[in-house]
Amino acid sequence: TTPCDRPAPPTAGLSHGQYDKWEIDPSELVLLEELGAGQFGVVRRGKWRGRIDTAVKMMKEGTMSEDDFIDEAKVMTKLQHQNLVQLYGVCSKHRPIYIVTEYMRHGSLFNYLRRTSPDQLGPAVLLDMCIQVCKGMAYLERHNYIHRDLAARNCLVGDENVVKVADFGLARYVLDDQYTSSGGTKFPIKWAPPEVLNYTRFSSKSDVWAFGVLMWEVFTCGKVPYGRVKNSEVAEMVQRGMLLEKPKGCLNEIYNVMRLCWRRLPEERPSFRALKEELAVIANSVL
Ligand SMILES: CN1CCN(C(=O)c2ccc(Nc3nc(-c4cccc(NC(=O)c5ccc(C(C)(C)C)cc5)c4)cn4ccnc34)cc2)CC1
Repeated sequence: TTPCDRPAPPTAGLSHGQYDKWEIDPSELVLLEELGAGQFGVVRRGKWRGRIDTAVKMMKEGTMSEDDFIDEAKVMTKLQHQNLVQLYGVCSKHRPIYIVTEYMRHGSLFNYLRRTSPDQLGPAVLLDMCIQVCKGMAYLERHNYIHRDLAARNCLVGDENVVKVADFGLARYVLDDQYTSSGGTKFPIKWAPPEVLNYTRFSSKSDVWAFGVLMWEVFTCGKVPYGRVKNSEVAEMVQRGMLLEKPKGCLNEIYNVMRLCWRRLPEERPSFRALKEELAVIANSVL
């Protein structure tokens, strides 16, 4: 039950007996146009209870460990922050299962950066986008929740350049070992620090490394890190201490923050909490 002093989470009121709070009744969901396809299959826009815009991931069979995910969904629905894409719930009484989240109208940050003209994305806007991602990640860090695949492709854009972090923690349930093992073709090598490349040791500090790469993606308006260099070569370069170059037109103060995120030792990287303060100082002073 929801204590009356706390605003009921969007998933509240679902307990009509046959449904748990994080379970969504598919009869209350109308599926609309396709938004794209990802690691798990098709994603469509949906209307929940006639009025709530949602994004519905329809999980292709065999792509994720469903029971483990459904267990975790309870925890994920409790993670609520203005810079996290809210998980409303799951439809798990049928196959494929649906993951239902809030809808973000402008799609992934990666595509938004590449398709929006540079004059609309001045340094102040770009820095604000990084600060929003940092706030969402600082919330996850406070809740000891590791993302494991933070990148511009896994952040989403709403109206007025609102940016939210999506799919936090979902990587743990992917069954495709091309994605899960660091030697696999789909493993996000270009966002991984040395301790993940060598020992797949994920932590909030490995998310911080990925955040540094996300900042580079933002300030290059959606360039691919290390260009067309193959994943195996990037792993080599990162091990040797080679770092991404300063994006054209990027302030030194901002590039220095990226460098802090790419410290070889995880304990030498700042927390998201510290990064949030650092970025706020830059936003207030130089921009
Ligand atoms: C003017 N433009 C026209 C084109 N356009 C769109 O078509 C467009 C508009 C809105 C979109 N919104 C969303 N799109 C998605 C979406 C769409 C396709 C694929 C995916 N992602 C996935 O399927 C996915 C992501 C990550 C992962 C792992 C576990 C590996 C981390 C696995 C699977 C998400 C999720 N959303 C959650 C909230 N809002 C959205 C997506 C696309 C953007 C606007």
